[in-house]
Amino acid sequence: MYMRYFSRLFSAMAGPRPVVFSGPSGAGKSTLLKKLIKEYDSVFGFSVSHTTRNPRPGEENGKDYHYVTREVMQAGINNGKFVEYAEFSGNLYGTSKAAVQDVQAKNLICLLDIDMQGVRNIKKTDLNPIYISIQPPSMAVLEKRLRDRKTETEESIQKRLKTAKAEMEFSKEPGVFDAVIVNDVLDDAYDHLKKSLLEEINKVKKTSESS
Ligand SMILES: Nc1ncnc2c1ncn2[C@@H]1O[C@H](COP(=O)(O)OP(=O)(O)OP(=O)(O)O)[C@@H](O)[C@H]1O
Ligand SMILES: Nc1nc2c(ncn2[C@@H]2O[C@H](COP(=O)(O)O)[C@@H](O)[C@H]2O)c(=O)[nH]1
Repeated sequence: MYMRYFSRLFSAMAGPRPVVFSGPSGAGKSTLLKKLIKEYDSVFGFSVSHTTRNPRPGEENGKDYHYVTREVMQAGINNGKFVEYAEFSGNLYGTSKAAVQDVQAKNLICLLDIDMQGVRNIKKTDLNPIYISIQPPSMAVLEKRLRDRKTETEESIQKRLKTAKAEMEFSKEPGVFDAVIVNDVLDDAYDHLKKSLLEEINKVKKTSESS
């Protein structure tokens, strides 16, 4: 009982509650998350994950992801460096403890972009985030967005669409997500997102004003 009390106290001291974004690949998680950081750069910080996938054109090492080999990633996993990790579409992805701590040390709300396996695993930790599911309006729209993004091979698109069905079902499980946002019209989805996080945004703003 005392252990649980102290670990909760410690996570409260570590800074504001993180926010987990999850949902099918192509639903618009990064798009919404980047808008949030752009509008509130003194409130939110991004948890930079590690991945074994190759960078896409325009992506930057250390900003979008830490791009590593499977050997390096596996060694980090074995050494307990990750809060969570998962295999997704043939590659490893993971949130390092350092990635979360870097953001929390700045007293910012830490934003995590993770798949449904990551959500299940984060739920076993003391992180205590707010869980937001970003969903596409339909499978057809999702497929179009993935194709139009022009970042995936046909094989990768097929793998992502197959996983998307499970991610869409997962969002309907009671009690998993604090908010489920359908990203149809971007501005509407963004407004919904901001409303869902308003209380936390105001808390951080108040803290930074008084310090
Ligand atoms: N509301 C929207 N309307 C139209 N296009 C959108 C909308 N939201 C995002 N997009 C576009 O859809 C594509 C997928 O969005 P994004 O990359 O943000 O998805 P994601 O969920 O982060 O995907 P992944 O999990 O693969 O990283 C992008 O090209 C983006 O510009
Ligand atoms: N469990 C984790 N999932 C992650 C992490 N970082 C990203 N992701 C998820 O992977 C897919 C694919 O991402 P992409 O950039 O290759 O399109 C997407 O659903 C992300 O949410 C992580 O650290 N852990």
